[in-house]
Amino acid sequence: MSGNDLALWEHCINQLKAELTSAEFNTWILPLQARVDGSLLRLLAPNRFVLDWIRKHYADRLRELCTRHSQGEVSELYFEVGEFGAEKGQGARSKSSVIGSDLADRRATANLNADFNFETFVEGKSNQLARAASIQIARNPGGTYNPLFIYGGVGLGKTHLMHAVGNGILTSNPSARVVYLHSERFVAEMIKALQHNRIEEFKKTYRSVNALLIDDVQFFAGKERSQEEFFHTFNALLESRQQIVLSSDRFPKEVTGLEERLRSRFGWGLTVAIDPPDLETRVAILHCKASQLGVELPEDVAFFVGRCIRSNIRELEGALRRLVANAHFTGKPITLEFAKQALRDVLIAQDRQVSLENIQRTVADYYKLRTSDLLSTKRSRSLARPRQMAMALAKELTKHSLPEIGQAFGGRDHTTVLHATRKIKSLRESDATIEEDYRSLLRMLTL
Ligand SMILES: Nc1ncnc2c1ncn2[C@@H]1O[C@H](COP(=O)(O)OP(=O)(O)OP(=O)(O)O)[C@@H](O)[C@H]1O
Repeated sequence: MSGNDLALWEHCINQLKAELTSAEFNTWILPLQARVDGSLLRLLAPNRFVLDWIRKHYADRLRELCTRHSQGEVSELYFEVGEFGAEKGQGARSKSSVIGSDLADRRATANLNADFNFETFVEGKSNQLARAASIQIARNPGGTYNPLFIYGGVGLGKTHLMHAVGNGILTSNPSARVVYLHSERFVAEMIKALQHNRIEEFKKTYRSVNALLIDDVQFFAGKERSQEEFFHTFNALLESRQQIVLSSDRFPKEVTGLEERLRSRFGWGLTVAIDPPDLETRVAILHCKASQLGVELPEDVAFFVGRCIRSNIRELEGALRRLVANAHFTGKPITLEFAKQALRDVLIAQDRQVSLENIQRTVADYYKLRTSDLLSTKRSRSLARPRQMAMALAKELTKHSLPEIGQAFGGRDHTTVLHATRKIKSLRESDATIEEDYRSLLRMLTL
């Protein structure tokens, strides 16, 4: 199944979950396995009874959802009794256990949150590679990218993506053994196993999974016994071509307090960064989260909130929840004025974070210049580009107007600032170095 196929089935499941009672959903929809073959959605039911019921009651709705979501590409359904895992010889589950189990149970066992899937993950420049790699892995676990190492600042979607990988693997192969775990929990479980003389069982458990997803591996720092155990688990899984996905707040080589052999292994597969999202992505995420909350967010409010909260999606979400709760409480509509009022303390805190002086200093340091050079009237290219970069960042990261920014950059005109932001925007698309510089600076200023 490709990432799109996964997304298609996830979409159908999520939609039906909203439409059916949980008993109906758990009984009829969850036991199904799906796969897309060309324009055909193949659905496997665990037995004839479920199959007949699905055909009679849900086939039309499923076809409709598929057709709409795939924009007509997948428009036919095919039903049969069976199990994909069994076909591939992977999941030797008996039929009775198939009937008794469902995807929700499997997700719970794997510690996966069903809401963190690829459908609810908004794509942007800042997460494009990480998302693409994750989709690839969900489609082909244990394949080329092993381990996948996702790194990035706090609240930028690492955990969401890891869950999406786990959910994706389970959706296409419900018999896969997937485990998501925070590294601290791995440590705690190992200690408990040691205390209760069950370390052999612990080893066996983790070394027999098909996908192990460990979040925030920087917390392994300084915990030598856990690192040792994890090292062996890691090797065993890699040798048997099972998938490992790791996350951290920094690049593998920069995770301090880890043994060198572990650090270097973390970088063996594919390492991908998630950067702070740009304004457009923040706005798209806000719309996505708002629709999950059943709220329509006016465009000007989405842009306003997106401009205010720049570096952390968890905070962006928090602000949105607060807005929605406030509106609910007071019975008022969510207008721009309302949002300004409701979020005023968040704004004050954010304003304090990135000042124009801070941007100027950071950009000057980055390009090894003096701040006074950025503010001077000198127009050499070696100064003009960093100056434009600083202005563009000032526009992105502060709420100052164009004239105010111009003023702060040696009394320049607002059209100069406008030109700078446009220039940097187009250069970011055509020049990889500028894009890299911009992202690095954004990270430095917002983390
Ligand atoms: N691209 C995205 N689209 C939609 N939601 C997102 C996206 N990125 C992050 N989020 C949301 O932001 C919140 C925080 O994300 P997440 O917990 O995955 O961050 P994290 O990088 O793991 O943070 P931490 O370093 O604190 O563990 C979650 O609710 C997640 O759904």
